[in-house]
Amino acid sequence: MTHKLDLIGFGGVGQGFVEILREKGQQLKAANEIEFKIVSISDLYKGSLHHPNGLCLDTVMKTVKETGALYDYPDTPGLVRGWSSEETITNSNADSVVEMTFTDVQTGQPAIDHCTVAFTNKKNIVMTNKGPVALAYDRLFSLAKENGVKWLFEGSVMSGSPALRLPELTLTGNDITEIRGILNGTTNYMFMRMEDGLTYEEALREAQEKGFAEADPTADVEGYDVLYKILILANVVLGYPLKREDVTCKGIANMTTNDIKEAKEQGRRWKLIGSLKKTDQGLLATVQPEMVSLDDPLAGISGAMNAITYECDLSGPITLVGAGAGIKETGFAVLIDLIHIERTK
Ligand SMILES: NC(=O)C1=CN([C@@H]2O[C@H](COP(=O)(O)OP(=O)(O)OC[C@H]3O[C@@H](n4cnc5c(N)ncnc54)[C@H](OP(=O)(O)O)[C@@H]3O)[C@@H](O)[C@H]2O)C=CC1
Ligand SMILES: N[C@@H](CC=O)C(=O)O
Repeated sequence: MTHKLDLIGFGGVGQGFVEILREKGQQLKAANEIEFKIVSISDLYKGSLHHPNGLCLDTVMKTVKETGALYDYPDTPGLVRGWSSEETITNSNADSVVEMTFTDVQTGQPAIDHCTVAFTNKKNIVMTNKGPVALAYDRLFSLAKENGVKWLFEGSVMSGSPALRLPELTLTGNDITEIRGILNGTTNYMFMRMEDGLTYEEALREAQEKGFAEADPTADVEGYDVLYKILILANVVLGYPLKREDVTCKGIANMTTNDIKEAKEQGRRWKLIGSLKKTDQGLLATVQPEMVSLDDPLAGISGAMNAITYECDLSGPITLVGAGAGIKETGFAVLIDLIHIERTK
Protein backbone atom coordinates (compact mmCIF):
# COMPACT_ATOMS: atom_id res chain seq x y z
CA MET A 1 0.00 0.00 0.00
CA THR A 2 1.38 3.42 -0.95
CA HIS A 3 0.33 6.43 1.10
CA LYS A 4 1.15 9.71 -0.67
CA LEU A 5 1.97 12.83 1.33
CA ASP A 6 2.16 16.61 0.97
CA LEU A 7 4.52 18.24 3.47
CA ILE A 8 3.45 21.80 4.26
CA GLY A 9 6.25 23.60 6.13
CA PHE A 10 9.79 22.29 5.79
CA GLY A 11 11.64 23.54 8.86
CA GLY A 12 13.15 21.43 11.63
CA VAL A 13 10.27 18.99 12.10
CA GLY A 14 9.61 18.60 8.36
CA GLN A 15 13.25 17.76 7.71
CA GLY A 16 13.33 15.48 10.78
CA PHE A 17 10.38 13.54 9.38
CA VAL A 18 12.08 13.13 5.99
CA GLU A 19 15.22 11.84 7.75
CA ILE A 20 13.08 9.24 9.54
CA LEU A 21 11.62 8.06 6.22
CA ARG A 22 15.12 7.90 4.72
CA GLU A 23 16.39 5.82 7.63
CA LYS A 24 13.38 3.61 8.22
CA GLY A 25 11.31 3.67 5.04
CA GLN A 26 12.29 0.15 3.95
CA GLN A 27 11.84 -1.28 7.44
CA LEU A 28 8.40 0.34 7.74
CA LYS A 29 7.41 -1.08 4.39
CA ALA A 30 8.45 -4.58 5.44
CA ALA A 31 6.83 -4.41 8.88
CA ASN A 32 3.57 -2.62 8.05
CA GLU A 33 3.26 -3.09 4.28
CA ILE A 34 2.96 0.69 3.93
CA GLU A 35 5.15 2.85 1.75
CA PHE A 36 5.00 6.56 2.58
CA LYS A 37 5.81 8.55 -0.55
CA ILE A 38 6.31 12.33 -0.40
CA VAL A 39 4.80 13.84 -3.55
CA SER A 40 4.99 17.50 -2.48
CA ILE A 41 6.91 19.82 -0.20
CA SER A 42 5.77 23.42 0.12
CA ASP A 43 7.58 25.95 2.28
CA LEU A 44 7.21 29.72 2.47
CA TYR A 45 10.82 30.71 1.68
CA LYS A 46 12.53 27.42 0.80
CA GLY A 47 10.27 26.95 -2.22
CA SER A 48 7.89 24.28 -3.38
CA LEU A 49 8.17 21.00 -5.31
CA HIS A 50 5.61 18.47 -6.52
CA HIS A 51 6.00 15.26 -8.46
CA PRO A 52 3.03 12.90 -8.71
CA ASN A 53 5.34 9.85 -8.60
CA GLY A 54 7.24 11.08 -5.54
CA LEU A 55 10.29 13.24 -4.78
CA CYS A 56 13.76 11.76 -4.26
CA LEU A 57 14.35 12.22 -0.52
CA ASP A 58 18.15 11.91 -0.73
CA THR A 59 18.22 14.73 -3.30
CA VAL A 60 15.75 16.84 -1.30
CA MET A 61 17.93 16.63 1.84
CA LYS A 62 21.17 17.19 -0.07
CA THR A 63 19.68 20.28 -1.75
CA VAL A 64 18.28 21.79 1.45
CA LYS A 65 21.47 21.11 3.42
CA GLU A 66 23.73 22.61 0.75
CA THR A 67 21.62 25.61 -0.20
CA GLY A 68 19.10 26.13 2.63
CA ALA A 69 16.28 25.90 0.08
CA LEU A 70 14.69 23.62 -2.54
CA TYR A 71 15.20 25.73 -5.67
CA ASP A 72 18.25 23.71 -6.85
CA TYR A 73 16.39 20.38 -6.78
CA PRO A 74 17.01 19.08 -10.33
CA ASP A 75 14.38 19.22 -13.05
CA THR A 76 12.75 15.93 -13.99
CA PRO A 77 9.83 15.31 -16.36
CA GLY A 78 6.57 15.94 -14.47
CA LEU A 79 8.14 18.10 -11.73
CA VAL A 80 6.05 21.15 -10.73
CA ARG A 81 7.62 24.08 -8.90
CA GLY A 82 6.23 27.10 -7.12
CA TRP A 83 2.82 26.00 -5.89
CA SER A 84 1.70 27.82 -2.75
CA SER A 85 0.63 25.71 0.23
CA GLU A 86 -3.03 25.96 -0.71
CA GLU A 87 -2.32 25.16 -4.39
CA THR A 88 -0.29 22.15 -3.26
CA ILE A 89 -3.07 20.84 -1.01
CA THR A 90 -5.71 21.42 -3.70
CA ASN A 91 -3.84 20.20 -6.79
CA SER A 92 -1.62 17.36 -5.62
CA ASN A 93 -2.45 13.65 -5.74
CA ALA A 94 -1.62 13.12 -2.03
CA ASP A 95 -3.80 11.09 0.33
CA SER A 96 -2.72 13.05 3.41
CA VAL A 97 -1.29 16.46 4.21
CA VAL A 98 1.34 16.82 6.94
CA GLU A 99 1.02 20.36 8.36
CA MET A 100 4.24 21.56 10.03
CA THR A 101 4.18 25.34 9.56
CA PHE A 102 4.82 27.63 12.54
CA THR A 103 2.18 27.89 15.27
CA ASP A 104 0.62 31.36 15.28
CA VAL A 105 -0.55 31.89 18.85
CA GLN A 106 -2.93 34.75 17.97
CA THR A 107 -4.82 33.48 14.93
CA GLY A 108 -3.82 29.85 14.31
CA GLN A 109 -3.25 30.83 10.66
CA PRO A 110 -2.31 29.86 7.98
CA ALA A 111 -2.73 26.38 9.42
CA ILE A 112 -6.50 26.69 10.01
CA ASP A 113 -6.96 27.50 6.30
CA HIS A 114 -4.68 24.59 5.37
CA CYS A 115 -6.98 22.24 7.33
CA THR A 116 -10.13 23.66 5.71
CA VAL A 117 -8.69 23.28 2.20
CA ALA A 118 -7.44 19.75 2.90
CA PHE A 119 -10.70 18.51 4.41
CA THR A 120 -12.86 19.96 1.63
CA ASN A 121 -10.51 18.28 -0.86
CA LYS A 122 -11.00 14.95 1.00
CA LYS A 123 -7.46 14.75 2.35
CA ASN A 124 -6.46 13.64 5.84
CA ILE A 125 -4.39 16.00 7.95
CA VAL A 126 -1.61 15.01 10.33
CA MET A 127 -0.19 17.99 12.15
CA THR A 128 2.29 19.09 14.79
CA ASN A 129 0.99 22.68 14.65
CA LYS A 130 -1.02 23.51 17.76
CA GLY A 131 -3.01 26.50 16.45
CA PRO A 132 -5.94 24.83 14.66
CA VAL A 133 -6.55 22.30 17.44
CA ALA A 134 -6.39 24.93 20.18
CA LEU A 135 -8.50 27.57 18.42
CA ALA A 136 -10.85 25.80 16.00
CA TYR A 137 -11.23 22.25 17.28
CA ASP A 138 -15.02 21.82 17.05
CA ARG A 139 -15.41 23.37 13.59
CA LEU A 140 -12.48 21.50 12.04
CA PHE A 141 -13.38 18.20 13.69
CA SER A 142 -16.90 18.45 12.19
CA LEU A 143 -15.52 19.41 8.78
CA ALA A 144 -13.13 16.44 8.74
CA LYS A 145 -15.97 14.13 9.76
CA GLU A 146 -18.38 15.52 7.11
CA ASN A 147 -15.74 14.86 4.46
CA GLY A 148 -14.90 11.36 5.70
CA VAL A 149 -11.24 12.13 6.42
CA LYS A 150 -9.01 11.89 9.50
CA TRP A 151 -7.41 14.66 11.52
CA LEU A 152 -4.60 13.57 13.85
CA PHE A 153 -2.23 15.76 15.87
CA GLU A 154 -0.35 13.65 18.42
CA GLY A 155 2.76 15.85 18.03
CA SER A 156 0.93 18.98 19.17
CA VAL A 157 1.29 18.02 22.88
CA MET A 158 4.61 16.55 24.16
CA SER A 159 5.98 15.89 20.65
CA GLY A 160 6.56 12.14 20.19
CA SER A 161 5.25 11.13 23.64
CA PRO A 162 1.68 9.81 23.37
CA ALA A 163 0.03 12.45 25.57
CA LEU A 164 -3.20 12.37 23.52
CA ARG A 165 -3.41 8.74 22.46
CA LEU A 166 -2.74 7.55 26.05
CA PRO A 167 -5.97 9.03 27.49
CA GLU A 168 -7.95 8.42 24.29
CA LEU A 169 -7.13 4.73 23.94
CA THR A 170 -5.60 3.40 27.13
CA LEU A 171 -7.27 5.37 29.92
CA THR A 172 -10.73 5.27 28.37
CA GLY A 173 -13.52 4.41 30.86
CA ASN A 174 -11.95 6.60 33.55
CA ASP A 175 -13.31 9.99 34.49
CA ILE A 176 -10.24 12.23 34.27
CA THR A 177 -10.66 14.90 36.96
CA GLU A 178 -7.37 16.73 36.70
CA ILE A 179 -4.45 17.05 34.25
CA ARG A 180 -1.20 18.65 35.36
CA GLY A 181 2.31 18.71 34.02
CA ILE A 182 5.42 20.22 32.50
CA LEU A 183 4.39 20.78 28.89
CA ASN A 184 7.13 22.93 27.35
CA GLY A 185 10.57 21.63 26.46
CA THR A 186 12.21 25.01 25.82
CA THR A 187 11.53 26.53 29.25
CA ASN A 188 12.30 23.30 31.08
CA TYR A 189 15.61 23.11 29.21
CA MET A 190 16.27 26.77 30.05
CA PHE A 191 15.68 26.17 33.78
CA MET A 192 18.19 23.30 33.69
CA ARG A 193 20.85 25.35 31.92
CA MET A 194 20.27 28.40 34.13
CA GLU A 195 20.89 26.14 37.14
CA ASP A 196 24.18 25.24 35.41
CA GLY A 197 25.03 28.96 35.43
CA LEU A 198 23.96 30.15 31.96
CA THR A 199 22.10 33.46 31.64
CA TYR A 200 18.47 33.51 30.50
CA GLU A 201 19.55 34.66 27.00
CA GLU A 202 22.27 31.99 26.67
CA ALA A 203 19.91 29.25 27.78
CA LEU A 204 17.23 30.40 25.32
CA ARG A 205 19.76 30.52 22.48
CA GLU A 206 20.78 26.93 23.18
CA ALA A 207 17.15 25.78 23.21
CA GLN A 208 16.67 27.49 19.83
CA GLU A 209 19.81 25.87 18.39
CA LYS A 210 18.57 22.46 19.48
CA GLY A 211 15.27 22.96 17.61
CA PHE A 212 13.07 22.99 20.74
CA ALA A 213 11.85 26.60 20.58
CA GLU A 214 9.04 28.01 18.47
CA ALA A 215 9.91 30.17 15.42
CA ASP A 216 9.00 33.10 17.70
CA PRO A 217 10.24 31.94 21.14
CA THR A 218 8.02 34.51 22.87
CA ALA A 219 5.39 31.77 22.65
CA ASP A 220 7.56 29.51 24.83
CA VAL A 221 8.77 31.99 27.42
CA GLU A 222 5.46 33.87 27.84
CA GLY A 223 3.63 30.57 28.43
CA TYR A 224 1.43 30.71 25.29
CA ASP A 225 2.77 27.37 24.03
CA VAL A 226 1.64 25.69 27.26
CA LEU A 227 -1.63 27.64 27.12
CA TYR A 228 -2.28 26.14 23.66
CA LYS A 229 -1.47 22.65 24.91
CA ILE A 230 -3.87 23.19 27.83
CA LEU A 231 -6.60 24.23 25.36
CA ILE A 232 -5.94 21.08 23.30
CA LEU A 233 -6.08 18.83 26.38
CA ALA A 234 -9.30 20.49 27.59
CA ASN A 235 -11.05 20.25 24.21
CA VAL A 236 -9.76 16.87 23.04
CA VAL A 237 -9.23 14.87 26.24
CA LEU A 238 -11.83 16.40 28.58
CA GLY A 239 -14.35 17.39 25.87
CA TYR A 240 -14.60 20.87 27.41
CA PRO A 241 -14.77 23.86 24.99
CA LEU A 242 -12.17 25.95 26.86
CA LYS A 243 -11.12 29.23 25.21
CA ARG A 244 -7.80 31.08 25.63
CA GLU A 245 -9.46 33.89 27.65
CA ASP A 246 -10.57 31.28 30.23
CA VAL A 247 -6.96 30.44 31.14
CA THR A 248 -4.76 32.37 33.58
CA CYS A 249 -1.35 32.43 31.89
CA LYS A 250 2.03 33.54 33.25
CA GLY A 251 5.34 32.62 31.62
CA ILE A 252 8.98 32.77 32.67
CA ALA A 253 10.08 35.84 30.69
CA ASN A 254 10.88 37.86 33.82
CA MET A 255 12.90 35.17 35.58
CA THR A 256 16.59 35.60 36.24
CA THR A 257 19.50 33.40 37.32
CA ASN A 258 18.95 34.89 40.80
CA ASP A 259 15.44 33.39 40.98
CA ILE A 260 16.92 30.01 40.04
CA LYS A 261 19.67 30.38 42.65
CA GLU A 262 17.22 31.34 45.40
CA ALA A 263 15.07 28.27 44.67
CA LYS A 264 18.16 26.07 44.82
CA GLU A 265 19.12 27.52 48.21
CA GLN A 266 15.65 26.58 49.48
CA GLY A 267 16.02 23.00 48.16
CA ARG A 268 13.52 23.74 45.42
CA ARG A 269 13.34 24.08 41.64
CA TRP A 270 11.26 26.16 39.23
CA LYS A 271 8.98 24.42 36.74
CA LEU A 272 6.46 25.91 34.28
CA ILE A 273 3.27 24.03 35.09
CA GLY A 274 0.08 23.77 33.06
CA SER A 275 -2.98 22.43 34.83
CA LEU A 276 -6.66 21.69 34.33
CA LYS A 277 -8.95 20.81 37.22
CA LYS A 278 -12.65 19.99 37.20
CA THR A 279 -14.38 21.94 40.00
CA ASP A 280 -18.00 22.71 40.96
CA GLN A 281 -17.47 26.12 39.31
CA GLY A 282 -16.29 24.60 36.01
CA LEU A 283 -12.87 23.80 34.61
CA LEU A 284 -10.03 25.67 36.33
CA ALA A 285 -7.13 26.23 33.93
CA THR A 286 -3.76 27.79 34.74
CA VAL A 287 -0.27 28.15 33.30
CA GLN A 288 2.36 29.46 35.73
CA PRO A 289 5.88 28.92 37.03
CA GLU A 290 5.86 27.01 40.33
CA MET A 291 8.64 26.24 42.79
CA VAL A 292 8.53 22.52 43.49
CA SER A 293 10.47 20.77 46.24
CA LEU A 294 13.23 18.40 45.17
CA ASP A 295 11.26 15.37 46.34
CA ASP A 296 8.36 16.26 44.00
CA PRO A 297 8.54 13.83 41.03
CA LEU A 298 8.30 16.83 38.65
CA ALA A 299 11.59 18.20 40.04
CA GLY A 300 13.46 15.32 38.38
CA ILE A 301 12.07 16.04 34.90
CA SER A 302 14.87 18.02 33.29
CA GLY A 303 15.94 19.41 29.94
CA ALA A 304 13.50 19.02 27.07
CA MET A 305 11.75 16.16 28.87
CA ASN A 306 8.13 16.75 29.87
CA ALA A 307 5.69 14.96 32.16
CA ILE A 308 1.92 14.85 32.40
CA THR A 309 -0.27 13.32 35.10
CA TYR A 310 -3.87 12.28 34.46
CA GLU A 311 -5.89 11.95 37.69
CA CYS A 312 -8.30 9.11 36.91
CA ASP A 313 -11.24 7.97 39.05
CA LEU A 314 -10.71 4.23 38.40
CA SER A 315 -7.01 3.71 37.70
CA GLY A 316 -5.71 6.48 39.97
CA PRO A 317 -3.04 8.90 38.77
CA ILE A 318 -1.16 7.89 35.63
CA THR A 319 1.96 9.83 34.65
CA LEU A 320 3.61 9.88 31.25
CA VAL A 321 7.23 11.09 31.06
CA GLY A 322 8.92 11.66 27.71
CA ALA A 323 10.27 14.12 25.18
CA GLY A 324 8.38 17.40 25.06
CA ALA A 325 10.23 18.82 22.06
CA GLY A 326 12.83 17.79 19.50
CA ILE A 327 13.10 17.37 15.77
CA LYS A 328 13.24 13.60 15.54
CA GLU A 329 10.82 13.08 18.42
CA THR A 330 8.24 15.30 16.74
CA GLY A 331 8.92 13.66 13.37
CA PHE A 332 8.07 10.37 15.08
CA ALA A 333 4.69 11.80 16.16
CA VAL A 334 3.93 12.43 12.47
CA LEU A 335 4.92 8.90 11.59
CA ILE A 336 2.79 7.26 14.28
CA ASP A 337 -0.27 9.31 13.24
CA LEU A 338 0.22 8.22 9.62
CA ILE A 339 0.58 4.57 10.60
CA HIS A 340 -2.57 4.97 12.71
CA ILE A 341 -4.49 6.28 9.68
CA GLU A 342 -3.47 3.19 7.70
CA ARG A 343 -4.29 0.78 10.53
CA THR A 344 -7.76 2.22 11.13
CA LYS A 345 -8.85 2.39 7.48
N1 LIG B 1 10.25 21.74 17.22
C1 LIG B 1 9.60 21.00 18.11
O1 LIG B 1 10.18 20.38 19.00
C2 LIG B 1 8.12 20.91 18.02
C3 LIG B 1 7.38 21.67 17.12
N2 LIG B 1 6.02 21.58 17.08
C4 LIG B 1 5.27 22.37 16.11
O2 LIG B 1 5.59 21.90 14.80
C5 LIG B 1 5.56 22.97 13.86
C6 LIG B 1 6.89 23.02 13.11
O3 LIG B 1 7.92 23.21 14.05
P1 LIG B 1 9.42 23.45 13.57
O4 LIG B 1 9.71 22.62 12.40
O5 LIG B 1 10.25 23.35 14.78
O6 LIG B 1 9.32 24.98 13.12
P2 LIG B 1 10.21 25.74 12.04
O7 LIG B 1 10.01 27.18 12.31
O8 LIG B 1 11.57 25.17 11.99
O9 LIG B 1 9.49 25.35 10.67
C7 LIG B 1 8.29 25.89 10.24
C8 LIG B 1 8.37 25.99 8.73
O10 LIG B 1 7.10 26.41 8.23
C9 LIG B 1 7.36 27.28 7.13
N3 LIG B 1 6.16 28.07 6.85
C10 LIG B 1 5.66 29.12 7.52
N4 LIG B 1 4.52 29.54 6.93
C11 LIG B 1 4.28 28.74 5.87
C12 LIG B 1 3.30 28.66 4.85
N5 LIG B 1 2.28 29.53 4.81
N6 LIG B 1 3.41 27.71 3.90
C13 LIG B 1 4.44 26.86 3.92
N7 LIG B 1 5.42 26.87 4.85
C14 LIG B 1 5.35 27.81 5.82
C15 LIG B 1 8.55 28.09 7.57
O11 LIG B 1 9.15 28.61 6.42
P3 LIG B 1 10.36 29.65 6.40
O12 LIG B 1 11.23 29.39 7.59
O13 LIG B 1 10.99 29.33 5.11
O14 LIG B 1 9.68 30.93 6.55
C16 LIG B 1 9.41 27.01 8.25
O15 LIG B 1 10.28 26.37 7.34
C17 LIG B 1 5.27 24.25 14.66
O16 LIG B 1 3.91 24.55 14.55
C18 LIG B 1 5.62 23.85 16.11
O17 LIG B 1 4.82 24.53 17.04
C19 LIG B 1 5.33 20.70 17.87
C20 LIG B 1 6.00 19.90 18.77
C21 LIG B 1 7.44 19.98 18.95
N1 LIG C 1 8.43 24.90 21.54
C1 LIG C 1 7.79 23.74 22.04
C2 LIG C 1 7.87 22.64 21.02
C3 LIG C 1 6.93 21.59 21.26
O1 LIG C 1 5.71 21.78 21.33
C4 LIG C 1 8.46 23.28 23.33
O2 LIG C 1 9.54 23.79 23.61
O3 LIG C 1 7.89 22.45 24.05
